[in-house]
Amino acid sequence: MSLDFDEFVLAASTANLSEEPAAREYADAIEFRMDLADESLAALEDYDGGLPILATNRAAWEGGEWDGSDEERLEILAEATRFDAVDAIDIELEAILDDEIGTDAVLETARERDVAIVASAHDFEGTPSRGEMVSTLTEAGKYADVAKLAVTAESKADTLALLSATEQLTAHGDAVATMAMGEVGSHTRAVAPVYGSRIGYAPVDPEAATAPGQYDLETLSELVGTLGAE
Ligand SMILES: O=C1C[C@@](O)(C(=O)O)C[C@@H](O)[C@@H]1O
Repeated sequence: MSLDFDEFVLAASTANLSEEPAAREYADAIEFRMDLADESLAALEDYDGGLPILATNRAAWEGGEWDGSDEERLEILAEATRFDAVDAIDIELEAILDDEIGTDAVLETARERDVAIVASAHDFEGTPSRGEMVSTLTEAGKYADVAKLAVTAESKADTLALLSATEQLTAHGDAVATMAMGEVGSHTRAVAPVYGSRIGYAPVDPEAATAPGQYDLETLSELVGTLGAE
């Protein structure tokens, strides 16, 4: 697998894999938002780009646009792992912890195919306490190669709490990816990598942001390049 997340990965988020050439100059990977794409498996079949893919098929209940069953959603994600270009998949921690959803099969398929797993949690309402963020990331890390948490910052104190949790877990040797959504949190996308965050997300097309407060790809690449990543 070429995406092992030992170092910071800048992922260009898109629903359209034909944008890969525009991303290549700045990104390390493509985050393919399958939930936002039409015929996502056919698009993977046709993909001939050079950047490795992190496949995400985000449920509507976690801020995405997949509004069918979780069973089908995870089946499609598992199918995505058979493409050589797919080096990583993103699975919601909440799905992993929900016995009724059942993520064992997709997790096992990914492992068998040497595809990395990102276990993610999102808070679109606010920022949990520092302790809660540390627990969520620690829990996510039990199932995944990278534990990811995106929160919504409403104050500078929220952003500091997120960065502090990031620093603590990184110092402990855990692989985490963190970011604060929203305007107040934007700068964390550039700064969190300094504290160890392993993944940054930015849209190739600034008009097609996949989360509030994202920088465009070129800007985030320059900012992280200037500030440096762990
Ligand atoms: O979960 C994440 C992080 C994200 O929400 C962000 O805030 O950059 C963007 C999403 O595309 C990705 O799946």
